[in-house]
Amino acid sequence: MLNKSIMDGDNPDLTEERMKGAFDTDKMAAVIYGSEKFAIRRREITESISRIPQLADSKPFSFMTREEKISESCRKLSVLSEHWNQLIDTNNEEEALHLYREVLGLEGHAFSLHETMFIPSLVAQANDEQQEKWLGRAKRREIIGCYAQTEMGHGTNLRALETTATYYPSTQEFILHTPTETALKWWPGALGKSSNYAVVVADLVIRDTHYGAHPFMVQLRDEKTHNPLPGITVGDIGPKMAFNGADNGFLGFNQYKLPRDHMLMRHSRVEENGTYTKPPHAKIGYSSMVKVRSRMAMDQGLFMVSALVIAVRYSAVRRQGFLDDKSREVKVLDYQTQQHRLFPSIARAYAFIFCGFETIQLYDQLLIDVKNGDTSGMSDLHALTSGLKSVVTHQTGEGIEQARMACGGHGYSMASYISEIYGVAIGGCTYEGENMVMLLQLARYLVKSVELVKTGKSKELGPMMNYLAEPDTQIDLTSGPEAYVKVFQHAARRQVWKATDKFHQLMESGQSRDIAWNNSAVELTRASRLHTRLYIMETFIRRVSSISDVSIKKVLIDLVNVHVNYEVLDIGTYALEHVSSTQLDSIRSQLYSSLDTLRPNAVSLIDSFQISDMQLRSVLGRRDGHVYTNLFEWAKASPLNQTHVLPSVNQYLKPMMDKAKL
Ligand SMILES: CCCCCCC/C=C/C(=O)SCCNC(=O)CCNC(=O)[C@H](O)C(C)(C)COP(=O)(O)OP(=O)(O)OC[C@H]1O[C@@H](n2cnc3c(N)ncnc32)[C@H](O)[C@@H]1OP(=O)(O)O
Ligand SMILES: Cc1cc2nc3c(=O)[nH]c(=O)nc-3n(C[C@H](O)[C@H](O)[C@H](O)COP(=O)(O)OP(=O)(O)OC[C@H]3O[C@@H](n4cnc5c(N)ncnc54)[C@H](O)[C@@H]3O)c2cc1C
Repeated sequence: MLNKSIMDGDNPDLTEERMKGAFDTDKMAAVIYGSEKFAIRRREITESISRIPQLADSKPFSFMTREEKISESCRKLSVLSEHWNQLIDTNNEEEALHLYREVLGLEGHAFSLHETMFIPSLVAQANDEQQEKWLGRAKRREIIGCYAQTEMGHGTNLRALETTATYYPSTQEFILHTPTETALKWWPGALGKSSNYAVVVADLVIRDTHYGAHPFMVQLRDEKTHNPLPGITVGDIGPKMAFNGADNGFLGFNQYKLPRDHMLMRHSRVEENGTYTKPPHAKIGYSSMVKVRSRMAMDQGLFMVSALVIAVRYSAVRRQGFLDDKSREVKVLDYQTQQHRLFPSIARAYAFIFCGFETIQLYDQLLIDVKNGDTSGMSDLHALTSGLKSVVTHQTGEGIEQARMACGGHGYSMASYISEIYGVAIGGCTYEGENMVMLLQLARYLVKSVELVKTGKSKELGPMMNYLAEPDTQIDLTSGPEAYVKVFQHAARRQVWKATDKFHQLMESGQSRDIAWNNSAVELTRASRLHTRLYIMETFIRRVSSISDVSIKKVLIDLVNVHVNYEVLDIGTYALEHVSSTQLDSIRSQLYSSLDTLRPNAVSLIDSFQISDMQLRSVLGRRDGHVYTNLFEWAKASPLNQTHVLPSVNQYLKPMMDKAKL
């Protein structure tokens, strides 16, 4: 049996799909998750969790209030703490993240920021003595931490953060202070109620000189009572579009004293007498953001996959309308429009995950380089991850919304859980730098690259930038996926140069640099998107070419074909400057035939992600495919259905109707 999800008693329509799969889903999982070893570990962890009954949801998540969600995740975390060492290798970040996803889902929990930003900040920003003091405690979860940077009045513009950390040599202390309402920290995840420590980013002030944003290790709450310490105002910012299992918080300081050695001092230092040593790179303090951005292609790919698992399985079970055979309605997955709605997103999800592996490795390497004093890779990775987080979050949002619509009415029900996945995923368009702003960060790098080419310094171009110096060439679309890469290279190159020229011309016409930049910004963001999409396509093709297993490679080539045809058509207005409309017509035909080719493997392609029902939290997308029975059972569990007559009916509706009868 090639599809390892097949089980007796499942919906026969889904079993039929799984039987059609032409490749081994365990082998595909090994490709998706980077190694056979990790794919096996994932399954083992999932299996071990299923043997701990206290880790099961106490009731369907969609029927819980916010308070119940937070309490439920804390309950499960306390159960997990009893089993931690048996379940995972605690030093393995990927195993820990898998465990969290399985047990706690995606709506956030007390440790969300502890693992993703608090510990990484200590790893990257604390010096050896500070790590000695705090890192072990954090890793053992003796303390819970978060990352408090954004303020009510400023998130994007870090240079305008208002919270101050003023150093006094006489006491060898910093005084943390929130001078205005807008300076309140606002948004940090797990700050509101859970964390007792935070890495706080504040403007360092020494003898009236402002040195800008620096990270500080700050205790917020008493370790015994969990009450806020004197001088600290902290609480929850209220319900959000999604992520309501997380207590995003606010935080204010009233002349709060902090010992000198609580400034994280791996890269910049303040001596006892107040002498300041600047870091080897001005933006090295921003590394925690780069760390999260480097994970986002992977995380977003997995969000999109969750929605696609639901939509593809459901589409294989849902029958509506007729094609050839008028005796039985067809699976909606057989409609070309349905395939066009879902399959390009499957391709993007695979591509994002492959990119994610690359950027995670690049960050890990950068961390080693920086530790050894080499900061030269920082700009390249900042540019790459800024563009990538922006493109993947936007496209993931689009893909999830298509998946929801692909499930018709049931997609709109919380039973599908897709709206929750959507809400969580599109948070990524905003957090870790609003997408437009981050596209403009990449654009700065692209403009500088064109300037290098213009001044004859092409040899100094960073990775992935050589195409900017190359001339346009004839594109032979019959030569395979590489031809589509060429189309993207042509389109990205032209747009990057065009936007740069516009920026330069506006400056030459007398506009200041900032005004000229703003007046070129839409064109610049377009350049960044094209450049990033080129990177995604190249990475996808490169990864697939490296695969040796024949059956896996074959289906992934089918997926690449869907991807390249769809992507080129999607940038049709740019592509038309490099290929003819007749060529675009032929790409369109190839896209339709590639959808057709992929169709038999669609269910196996999404099953390969091996996302458990527990993690998926979707009634519609369950592995067994018994959609209608599961849906009815779920609706019956609604709190509204626990009585025949609601108190509000007796109190308001009945008296109103009775009155109308008089
Ligand atoms: C799975 C679910 C988990 C959910 C977790 C969600 C957790 C969310 C957490 C958060 O959101 S934390 C808060 C995140 N906040 C941000 O991302 C803020 C975004 N803003 C910025 O990063 C910066 O303000 C800015 C936009 C980069 C601008 O910074 P700044 O004003 O200091 O820069 P400039 O002086 O304009 O200089 C730009 C210059 O600096 C280079 N640069 C910027 N950042 C970096 C970096 N990280 N590494 C290397 N270089 C950097 C940039 O390339 C420019 O270079 P030049 O063009 O001048 O050479
Ligand atoms: C779910 C979630 C979790 C979060 N978790 C954390 C956390 O753990 N810790 C933390 O510190 N923060 C956190 N944040 C805050 C987040 O990092 C910020 O909201 C984000 O960086 C955007 O900043 P902003 O809110 O100031 O947006 P703004 O910058 O005010 O954006 C508003 C608009 O202005 C535009 N804009 C702003 N500046 C420019 C510019 N220079 N050029 C062009 N356009 C511009 C933007 O594109 C956007 O359209 C979280 C946010 C969310 C939604």
